[in-house]
Amino acid sequence: MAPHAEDVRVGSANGSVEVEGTSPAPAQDLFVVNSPNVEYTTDFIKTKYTYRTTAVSQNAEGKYVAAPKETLYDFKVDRKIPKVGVMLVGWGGNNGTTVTAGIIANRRGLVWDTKTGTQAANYYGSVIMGSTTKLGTDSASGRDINIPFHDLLPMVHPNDLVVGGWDISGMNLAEAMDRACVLQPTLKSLVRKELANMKPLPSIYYPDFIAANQEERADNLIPGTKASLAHVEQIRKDIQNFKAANNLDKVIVQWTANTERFADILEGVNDTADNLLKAIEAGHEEVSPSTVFAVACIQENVPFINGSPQNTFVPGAIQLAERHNAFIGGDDFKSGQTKMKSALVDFLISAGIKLTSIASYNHLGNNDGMNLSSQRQFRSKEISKSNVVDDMVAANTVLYKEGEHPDHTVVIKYMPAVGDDKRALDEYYAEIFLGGHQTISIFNVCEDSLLASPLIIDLVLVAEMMTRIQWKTHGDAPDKFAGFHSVLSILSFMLKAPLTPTGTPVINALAKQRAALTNIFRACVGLEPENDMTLEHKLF
Ligand SMILES: NC(=O)c1ccc[n+]([C@@H]2O[C@H](COP(=O)([O-])OP(=O)(O)OC[C@H]3O[C@@H](n4cnc5c(N)ncnc54)[C@H](O)[C@@H]3O)[C@@H](O)[C@H]2O)c1
Ligand SMILES: O=P([O-])([O-])O[C@@H]1[C@@H](O)[C@H](O)[C@@H](O)[C@H](O)[C@@H]1O
Repeated sequence: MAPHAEDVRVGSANGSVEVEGTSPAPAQDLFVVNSPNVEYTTDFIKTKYTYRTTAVSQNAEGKYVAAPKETLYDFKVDRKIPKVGVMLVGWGGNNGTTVTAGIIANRRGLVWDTKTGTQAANYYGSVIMGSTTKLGTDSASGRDINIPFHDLLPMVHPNDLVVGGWDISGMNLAEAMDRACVLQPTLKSLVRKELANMKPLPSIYYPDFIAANQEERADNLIPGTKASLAHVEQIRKDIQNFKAANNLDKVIVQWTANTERFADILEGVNDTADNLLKAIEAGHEEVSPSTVFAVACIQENVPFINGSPQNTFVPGAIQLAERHNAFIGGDDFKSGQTKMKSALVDFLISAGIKLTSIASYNHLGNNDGMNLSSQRQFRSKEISKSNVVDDMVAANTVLYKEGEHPDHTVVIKYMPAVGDDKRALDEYYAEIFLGGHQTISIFNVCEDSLLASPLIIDLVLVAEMMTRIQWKTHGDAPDKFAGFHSVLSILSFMLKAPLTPTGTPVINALAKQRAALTNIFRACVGLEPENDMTLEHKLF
C-alpha cells in the first residue's frame, strides 16, 4: 500500500504532494500596448476602455432605430501571478486522475514510448494553452500577428498548479489512475510514484443524489448522509489546510465528481440564501453534496466551478455568491459531442440552412457512463446536452417561427467495453434550397477524459484570472473598483449549460463564446475587439 500523503509530506497538506519538476519561467510580457488609454505600473495594467455597442429601439412606425452607444470603463489587472491550488471534488475519477497526471507530465517535460513512437507532454485541447489569438496586423507586411492565448494576460501557468481534492473513494491516485484506464502504461509508469502519494480527502456522500451503482466505491467518507453545517465547516477547513500547507495565495475548487440528480427548487428551502443556510443546518434532504461544496467555497471566497450538469447553483446558492462577491461558474464541461454541436449548429443556421432534426446518440463505458445509466442522473445530462442549440435557433427568425425548434433527441448508453473512449453518433438533418435536404452524419470517438482535462485547466486559469481583474465606470472614484459579477459567464466556452447572471441571456454558440473570452481579455489590456473586417486589405 503506497504511503499515505501524510507519511510523505513535501511541504503540502493532506491530500496533495508537491512534485519535483520544472515549470517554464513566467513569460516575459510578449507585447506592450502603446496607447494613451493604457498605463503599466509594477503591480497593475490600467486601461480606459470604450465599450461600443448598438442600442436598438422602435419608433412610432414600429421601425427599428439603431444607435451606436459608447460606455467608458476603467479596468485594472493585477500583474502579480499568484501561487494557485486547485482542489477537485471527484479527484479520484477519470478526469481527476487524468488532469493531475497531465500537469505532472507537462511540469516534468515527460516523453514516453507509444506504439507509434515517442510522445511528449502537451496541453492540446486547452484553449488557453493550445490556441492563439490575433494581436493585430504587422504594420510593415500587413500580415496577422498571432500570439499564444496564454500570453494575452499575466495568467498562471498550469505547470505551477498544486492539485488536491476530495473523493468518496479512498484509492490513491495511482490506483485510481489504473482504475480509470485512460492513460498509456508508459506514461503511467513515469507518474506513478507521485500519484501514489496523493490520496483524496474524505468527502460527503448523500446516496440519493448519485446512482446506486456508485455505492461500492464510497469508502472515504465524512460521516453523515445529508447536508449539515458540520459538512460545510469540514470542507472549509480542508480548503484552509490545503492553502496553508502548500503556501498558496489562492485556491480554486472544481466539481468533477459524479453527475447528481437535479434538486427540486423548493420555496423556503433553497430559493434564497438564508433559506438554503437554514436548510443545510436542518439537514434537509433536498440539499445536494455539490450545493454543500458550493456554499462552503462561497463562504471561503474560493471560486467554485461545476463541471457536471446538475443544478448545483440553486437560487439560494447564487444569491449567497452575490452576497459574498464570490465567483461561481458552470455547468457541465463541454468536451466532445456537444462542443462539436455548438459549432456545427452555429455554422448551419448562420449559413441560412434550416436544421430540422438533431439525433445525438452516444455510448461510453467509464464510471461516468455507469452513473448515467441511472435515469435520474441521465436526465441531468440530457438537459445540458439538449439546450445547447436554443440561442442559435432563437436568433434566426427567418428560418424559425416563434417557438419553432428542430427535433432534438439525446441518447446515452453504458457500454463497458469501450471504456473512456466514448462513441458519439450524430445525425443533422436540414432543409436547403427549393425543398432539398442535407443530412450530416458524424461518428466521433471522444477520449472523454483527455478532452475534458484541458477544460478543467482552462476553467482554473480563467477563473483565477478573473479574481485579478477589476472594473469601474470611467470617472468614478478609485474605491468603486469591483470584480465582475459573481456568476462567471465568461467561462461558457468550456461549458455545455453556461450559468449566467439571473435574467441575462445564455450564449451557447461556440464562436461567440470564444469571442467573448478573447475580447474581454483584450479590453483588459486596452485593445479593441477582434472584428476580422481586415479593411486594410480591402480599401486600397
Ligand atoms: N469526461 C468528460 O468528457 C466529461 C464531460 C462533461 C462532463 N463530465 C462530467 O464530469 C464528471 C466526472 O467525469 P469522470 O469521467 O471523471 O467521472 P468518474 O466517475 O470517473 O469520476 C467521478 C468521481 O467522483 C467521485 N465522487 C462521486 N461523488 C462524490 C462526492 N460527493 N464527493 C467527492 N467525490 C465524489 C467518484 O468516486 C469518482 O471518483 C461527471 O459528472 C461527468 O458527467 C465529464
Ligand atoms: O461530449 P459531450 O457532449 O460534451 O458530453 C459528454 C457526453 O457525451 C457523455 O455522454 C457524458 O458521459 C460525458 O460526461 C460528457 O457529458
